[in-house]
Amino acid sequence: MSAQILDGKATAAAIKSDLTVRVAALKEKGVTPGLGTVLVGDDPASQKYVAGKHRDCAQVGIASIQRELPATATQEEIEAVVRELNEDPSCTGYIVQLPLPRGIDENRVLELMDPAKDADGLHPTNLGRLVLNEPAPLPCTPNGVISLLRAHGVEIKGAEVVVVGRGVTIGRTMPLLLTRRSENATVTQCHTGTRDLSAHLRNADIIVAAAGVPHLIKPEDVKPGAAVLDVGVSRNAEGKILGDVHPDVAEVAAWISPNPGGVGPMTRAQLLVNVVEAAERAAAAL
Ligand SMILES: Nc1nc2c(c(=O)[nH]1)N[C@@H](CN(C=O)c1ccc(C(=O)N[C@@H](CCC(=O)O)C(=O)O)cc1)CN2
Repeated sequence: MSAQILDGKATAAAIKSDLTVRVAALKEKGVTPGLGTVLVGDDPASQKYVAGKHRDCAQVGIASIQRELPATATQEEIEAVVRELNEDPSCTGYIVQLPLPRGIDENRVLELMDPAKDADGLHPTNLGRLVLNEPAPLPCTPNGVISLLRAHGVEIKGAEVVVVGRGVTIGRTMPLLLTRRSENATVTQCHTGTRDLSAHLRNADIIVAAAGVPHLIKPEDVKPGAAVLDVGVSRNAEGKILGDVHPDVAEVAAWISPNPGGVGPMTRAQLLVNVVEAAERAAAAL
């Protein structure tokens, strides 16, 4: 058996095609959505992700606002850019690309953002709204995982889902999205303190692997017929991506997301969804 592909590139392309129509409608009403990005330092992966976000913006007609600071930027300098984007009327929503350089208090930067312009759904107010089941921009990677499963008809309702990892961009919020009534999954969150990871994995209908440990998930850990989403990104000496999922898992799973080409493009597409939804709210208030 070889798993079917959860094709993030194709699914993201379909989402972007829908957004192109919505952006055109907004422009007719005199509203041009604008995505801002704050990139600090010269991490090649972060540079690539931010460049991808602006390429996507160009494709759907969203304006791009790019702010770049050197790796030596101080907390105050970064916060000044955040304040500037909070005030900039051309910026509908923005993100601060994570991680920030060592020594910078990431939480303080995120808390300074205007929650109404938080395109990542990572501001404490928006995370609180998510917990309270109130409308909020949803964190992009977890929302991308759910869209990818839905687009391929993978049953989430009632599924036993194991999320591996507890980082802020996915692990922390993935269970919150999966346990909403609209998804109704049962979730087990595993992390470095989990005693017997394999035992949990073998019971899972869906595995979301976001540990950042190359090839952590082995074929013998996976229940035949499971859906496996590879979100982890490590790189070898040549810069090639190594996911959290061993390639041989494809022989056991029914569904697998490639990496690259799976959850990454979905993360970017969901970011644009958050920006367009914020612009639609603004247009409705005109
Ligand atoms: N502010 C944020 N920072 C980070 C987030 C986030 O959601 N918000 N998530 C990750 C990185 N990330 C988004 O910024 C991201 C990761 C991967 C991709 C992507 O398109 N990947 C491509 C491969 C690109 C490559 O070759 O390296 C793919 O999977 O096909 C986009 C965005 C951490 N930071």
